[in-house]
Amino acid sequence: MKIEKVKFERLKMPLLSPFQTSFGTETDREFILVSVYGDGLVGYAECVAMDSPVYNEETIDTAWHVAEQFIIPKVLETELDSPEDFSNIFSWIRKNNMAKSAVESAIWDLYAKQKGLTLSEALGGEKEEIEVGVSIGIEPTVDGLLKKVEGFLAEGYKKIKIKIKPGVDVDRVKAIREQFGYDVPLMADANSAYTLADLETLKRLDQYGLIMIEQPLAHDDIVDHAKLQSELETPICLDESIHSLEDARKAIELGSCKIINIKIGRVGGLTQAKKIHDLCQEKGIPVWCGGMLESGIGRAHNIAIASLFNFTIPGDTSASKKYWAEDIIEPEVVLSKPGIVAVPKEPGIGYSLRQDIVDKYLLYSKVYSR
Ligand SMILES: O=C(O)CCC(=O)C1=CC=C[C@@H](O)[C@@H]1C(=O)O
Ligand SMILES: [Mg+2]
Repeated sequence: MKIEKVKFERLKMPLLSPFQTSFGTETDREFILVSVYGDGLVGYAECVAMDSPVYNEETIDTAWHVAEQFIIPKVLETELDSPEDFSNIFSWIRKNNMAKSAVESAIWDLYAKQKGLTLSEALGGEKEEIEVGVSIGIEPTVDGLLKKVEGFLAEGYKKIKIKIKPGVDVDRVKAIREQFGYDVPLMADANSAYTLADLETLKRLDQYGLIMIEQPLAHDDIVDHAKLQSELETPICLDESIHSLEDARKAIELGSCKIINIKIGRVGGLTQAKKIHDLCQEKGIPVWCGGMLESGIGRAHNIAIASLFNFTIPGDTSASKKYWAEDIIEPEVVLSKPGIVAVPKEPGIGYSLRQDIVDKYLLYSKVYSR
């Protein structure tokens, strides 16, 4: 594969409503739209780094810098046999996974298009449709949260994820169970807001039949999570702690989690995401595809990876309209049936880019060529 040109476009899109987690509130999403050109085709991906290093060590600026200085020049001068080559070539770059993932995923899209495959097929996906869930940020009031849950259940979403933090946890889960019962697949994401000192609070969550508690403890921990998992009935799911295949192997061996949330950007791209998926399948650990408030481009990649066999839990892959008044893809991501998103049948990510809408939210761009 010869990459003739790479384009980075920095966009800023307003979220339809603020999204609050234990580490802050997002009112808009800045991200890098990556386009890679070869043989008259274009591959697209999205860099999901945030504008401050609150989720991981990266930011949009660090990702752009690492890609510009160390990734793009090499990609433009190298003949790749396949997208899998990318991981080997750039394994020397420590962390900076979202920078690596943004270029690698775009190369995967280009590769699939050049082969006339859907991205799902190129990755070994098996599903023609995926069950999807929805992630709800921390709402100011319990009533506001219950109204949102009611609306998403009415749309048929197959998993409800709520954000929790100390003081905004048990009451929220209890209220949802009291109003909607115990059949609703409900989970809580703490984004590392707790420590082992909060054990009693976390144990109180055990009585509400959550399908998992996501990332309760430190973002870089697997030891204390193993101690916590031995105290809880509820499965722990790791998100921020899992940056690589090795992290996943160690967390599974230690018993730090019973479920893993795979995010393509967090683990360095689609090749690594697939390897973690395969390891988890071998070890009997179910996985699901997390979200990073992506535009339709990132969302399209999430749909493709979630079509792999062991993505058995609905991911945070909601329809475009949950976040965007208008998305930068055509068609937008929609629910083909209640709680279901169809895996596109067109080559690559299967969605077209709406350059007119990209231009509307464009802050600046740069083209890199041979
Ligand atoms: O993209 C989505 O729909 C889910 C977004 C979401 O829950 C998250 C995005 C980014 C960081 C966190 O806030 C949280 C997560 O940890 O999954
Ligand atoms: Mg999470």
